[in-house]
Order: sequence, then structure tokens, then C-alpha cells
Amino acid sequence: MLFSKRVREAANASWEASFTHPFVTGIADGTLPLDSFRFYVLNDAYYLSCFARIQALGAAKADDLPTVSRMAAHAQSTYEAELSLHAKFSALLGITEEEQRTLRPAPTAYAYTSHLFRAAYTGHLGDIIAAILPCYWLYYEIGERLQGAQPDEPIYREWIAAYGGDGFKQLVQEQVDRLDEIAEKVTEADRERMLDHFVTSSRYEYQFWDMAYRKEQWPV
Ligand SMILES: Cc1ncc(C[n+]2csc(CCO)c2C)c(N)n1
Repeated sequence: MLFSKRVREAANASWEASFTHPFVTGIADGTLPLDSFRFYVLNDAYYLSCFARIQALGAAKADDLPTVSRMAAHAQSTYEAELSLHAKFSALLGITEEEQRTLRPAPTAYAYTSHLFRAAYTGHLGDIIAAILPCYWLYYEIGERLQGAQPDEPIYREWIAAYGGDGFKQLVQEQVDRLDEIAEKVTEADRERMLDHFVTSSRYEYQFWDMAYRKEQWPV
């Protein structure tokens, strides 16, 4: 069985829980309160600024120059595609640069990015791809499921449009293929650790929706 299929199956419960989370279904039917979405945008901008650094660490840990270049291009595309989407949302939601700059990330945003940094700093490129792949792949599957949904809220329509396109599909497939190539070459112990990273990131993806939906705060 392809390694990508194995990890996808191992994480399936978290993925199914994401598909039916009220944050996700609320984007599709327009019932998600805008203040939850605003909370998501603020914490997601923090997440993405970490994510681009982790992709760049992947570039630094790659074995060959073409992969260095591709991972660096992925970091660049996070900056361009994701953050420009956020710039649009921030303007529509009245999020100021000052508010974004002084944001203290919510516990789940902090924990998820810390998990990614841990995988990236302690592991090799395979660990990094395994840890970051749910971010790409889950959003792609959600984008596909939400195609055709017509929420009244234009911001939610924009969000749906961003993740369903063919350009995004190619980026996801490239990372899936990279995961499978690396998994063929490494040891079973490496594969077990990579699987664990994928499952943990999938769990955090679910928690991220829940964090935003509930506007999670530090208890003290
Ligand atoms: C919590 C969270 N998880 C995944 C994404 C989506 N995402 C982040 S980076 C990237 C790949 C390059 O664009 C994708 C698809 C998000 N925005 N927030």
C-alpha cells in the first residue's frame, strides 16, 4: 500500500471530524458567526507565518538542489497565496496591522505550530513533509466537498473558492508524491515516526476549527 494511503487511513477519524465540524459546515451554509471566522483569520495568519518558515526548513534539509528549490517555492507560495487571502479578509473584517502584530496565539495555534517546529528541527525532510501534508491535503478535500456551496456571506464564498482550484491540487499532489518517494527509501522506524507526525497534525487541524469556533482562550 502506498505510504500516503496508509497515513490517510490512520488519520481518517480526525479528517471525518473536520468535515462535519460546525466551523466547516458553517462556512458552507453561511451560519458560521463572523466573530469566529475573525478569530480564525487572526490565528491562522500567525500559523502561516510559522508554516512558511517550516517549509523553508524543509528546503534547508533537502538532499538535492531541485527539491531545495521546490520547497523554497512552496514557502514563497504560502506567503503569496495564503497571506494575500488573509490581507483581503483582514480588510473586510477590520483587522488592523497592530492587532495582528500584537496577537498572542490561542493555545491550539501555539501547540500546533510548536508540533510542526519540533518535527522540522528534530527530523529530516520526510518528517517535515509528513507533518505539513495534512495542511495541504485536508484543505483540498474540504475545498472539493464545499464546491457548489453558495453561502450568503461573500467572505465564505471566497474561502471556498481558494481551496478548490486546479493550481492548488497540483501543489497537494506534488507533496503527496514527495512523501511516497521518501517513505520508500527510509527505515520502518522512520516511517512510523512520519505516520505519527501526520496523525498528530490531522488531530491539530480538527482542533484548530474548534479553537476558532469557540474562540479558545488561555484559562489563566
Ligand atoms: C490551520 C491551517 N491549516 C491549513 C491551512 C491551509 N494551508 C496552509 S499553508 C498551505 C500550503 C501552501 O499554500 C495550505 C494549503 C491553513 N490556512 N490553516
